[in-house]
Amino acid sequence: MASILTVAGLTKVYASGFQALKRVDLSIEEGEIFALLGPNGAGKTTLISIICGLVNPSGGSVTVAGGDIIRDYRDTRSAIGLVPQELATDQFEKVIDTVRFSRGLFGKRRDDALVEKILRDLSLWDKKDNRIRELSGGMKRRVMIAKALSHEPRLLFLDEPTAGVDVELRRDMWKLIGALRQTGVTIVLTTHYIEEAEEMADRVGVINRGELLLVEEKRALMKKLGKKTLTVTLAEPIAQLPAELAGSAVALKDGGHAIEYVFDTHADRTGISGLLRQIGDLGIAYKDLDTRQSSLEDIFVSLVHQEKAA
Ligand SMILES: Nc1ncnc2c1ncn2[C@@H]1O[C@H](COP(=O)(O)OP(=O)(O)OP(=O)(O)O)[C@@H](O)[C@H]1O
Repeated sequence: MASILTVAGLTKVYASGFQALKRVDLSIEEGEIFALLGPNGAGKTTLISIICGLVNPSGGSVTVAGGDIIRDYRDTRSAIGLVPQELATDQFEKVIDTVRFSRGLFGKRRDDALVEKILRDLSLWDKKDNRIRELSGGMKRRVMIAKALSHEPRLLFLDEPTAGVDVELRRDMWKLIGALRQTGVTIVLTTHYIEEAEEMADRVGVINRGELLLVEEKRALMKKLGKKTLTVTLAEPIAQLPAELAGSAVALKDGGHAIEYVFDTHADRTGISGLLRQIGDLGIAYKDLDTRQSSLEDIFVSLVHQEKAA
């Protein structure tokens, strides 16, 4: 497959002296859904903003649909649709007008059939004459997508499409993004949510503190990320972890009040029953058990740790 986006050695140092991107290399294939995962402040918006020509890069290059984003700005920008995090539209405008207007901004001639198709695909057709401010939050987000699609971009950026959205709407949004892909548009979305990447993406990139830590096929990454932590809260604290339990996945926590065990949710045997049996055999009493999914933060910590160790 051909690349629709190539980012090479991209660096950004803001006027404040803060380095938001550190030599980022990334290639996006035409037709894929790529999820960029990262915590707050990782540099996701900065990266998208540079690609869309909203922020100047400090070094490196970006090519979109074969053109350089600085030299061929008009062509590359019109190949891109951007759905920002924030609602950026006139609240008093009618849905259909704001979508037509967005298309006009790219110098494209009016195309009522296309606008109708976009609004129908996004289940907004019956709201076409409503003013934006009369819509629900989920509908407003869909209007932002309609605007971004109005000039027929080949590459669509969705900056945190489901931030602050309830579970049901999130699922609707995932369905919608899946349907958009069927139309042939390449999609890059940023997210804090692992489930979102898991549900949608073909490939996932993890960014932290301006560094792209890895880019991988989703399946391979999910295997790595599919970890849970079991916390065994002890009835009485212990001074140290008995040698019988010592292993990379077991640790004494909370001043000796808890034993933590990290296990692979995809493995046939998690090792939990064996661990609990061992704890029982050692005469250690426990009063509570709790499991939690590894958070994105845990994953970053372990990724950064691996990076440093390598
Ligand atoms: N104009 C600016 N001047 C100085 N620093 C900035 C500017 N814009 C962003 N930053 C800093 O660059 C870093 C990356 O910000 P960015 O918005 O790209 O992160 P993000 O990954 O999109 O985060 P979030 O998930 O919170 O949206 C942050 O530390 C931010 O404070």
